Amino acid sequence: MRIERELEGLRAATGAWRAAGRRIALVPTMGALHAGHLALVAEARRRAEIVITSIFVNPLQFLPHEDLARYPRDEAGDLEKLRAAGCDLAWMPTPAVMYPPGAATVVEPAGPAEGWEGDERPGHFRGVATVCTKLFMMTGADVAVFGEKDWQQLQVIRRVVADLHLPLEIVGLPTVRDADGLALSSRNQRLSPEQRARAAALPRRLRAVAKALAEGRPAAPTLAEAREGLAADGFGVDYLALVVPHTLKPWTEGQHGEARLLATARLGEVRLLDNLPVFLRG
Ligand SMILES: Nc1ncnc2c1ncn2[C@@H]1O[C@H](COP(=O)(O)OP(=O)(O)OP(=O)(O)O)[C@@H](O)[C@H]1O
Ligand SMILES: CC(C)(CO)[C@@H](O)C(=O)[O-]
Ligand code: BAL
Repeated sequence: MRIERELEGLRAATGAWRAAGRRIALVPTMGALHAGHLALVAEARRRAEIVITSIFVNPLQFLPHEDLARYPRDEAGDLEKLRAAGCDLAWMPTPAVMYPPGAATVVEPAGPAEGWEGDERPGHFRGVATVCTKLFMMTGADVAVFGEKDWQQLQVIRRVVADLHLPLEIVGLPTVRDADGLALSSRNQRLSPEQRARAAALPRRLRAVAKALAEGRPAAPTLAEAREGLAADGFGVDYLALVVPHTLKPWTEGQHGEARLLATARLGEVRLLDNLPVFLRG
C-alpha cells in the first residue's frame, strides 16, 4: 500500500492508474478506523480496481468549542487495517497541504445542509462540503463511498456533487452496528464502560419508534415519548425527528411513504448519531 502525504505523490500515482485505464474509488475518513470504515473499503474494492482511503481530521468542520484536539487518532493501527483490507493508497495530507496559506475558497451547501446537524453545528457542513470537494478533485475518483450513519452528511454530499456537476458517483452504505445495536463510531471510544452499556438505548428506542410509526401511530406523540424516554435513560437529546429522506425537510403528519428517523443524543461529552428508515403506509 502506498502512503502519500503530498499532492505531488498522490497525483503521480493517480495519473499512472488513470493512464492505465483503472477506475478509482475513494473512501473519505477521519481515521481511528473501525469495522464500519472497513465495510466502506470493501464496497470500494467491489466498485473499482483502485481504492484510495483518505485520513484527514478536517479542522474546517469542527466548531471552535468542539473536540478537534481530543478527536481519536491511531495512524499505525489505521495503516495496518487498510493494508489488510486491500487498500491501494492511504492519502494522509497535513492541514497545510489541504489548506495552504491564503486558502480562502469554500463550498457552502444549502438544501439538505439546513436544520438538524446544520443547526447544532453551524458551519460544519461548509467544512465537510469543502474538504470532500477537494478530496474528489485531488484524487480524481470515479466513485466515493460514504456511510448512512451520517445520513444528513450523505445527502449534503449528493447535493454538492449534483449541483457542481462533479464527475463521480456517490455510494451510501448501511450503518454497521455492534452486537447490541449501537452504530460503530470512532467517538464511541470516548464513552466510559458505564456510558457504553447505556448507549444501546438509543438504537433500541429508534427501533421502537420506527415500528410504532410503521404500524400507523401518529408521529408527534410517538417522537415526544421517545425523547422523554431517552432523557430518562440519561441522554441529552439534541433532536429526534422524522424527515423526508433526501431533502431533510421535516415530515408532515399524514404524509406517507419512505421517511428517515434521525437522532442525535449526548452521553456525557460524546455525541451519538443514529438514523433508521421508516415506511409509513397511507
Ligand atoms: N458504523 C458505520 N457504518 C457505516 N459507515 C460508517 C460508520 N461509522 C462511520 N461511517 C462512515 O465512515 C466515513 C468516515 O466517518 P468518520 O471517520 O467520521 O467516522 P465515524 O466513526 O463516523 O467518526 P465520528 O465519531 O467522527 O462520527 C463516513 O462516510 C461515515 O458515515
Ligand atoms: C466525510 C468526512 C471524512 C469529511 O471530513 C467526515 O465528515 C467523516 O468522517 O464523516
Ligand atoms: N462523521 C462526521 C464527522 C464529524 O462528526 O465531524
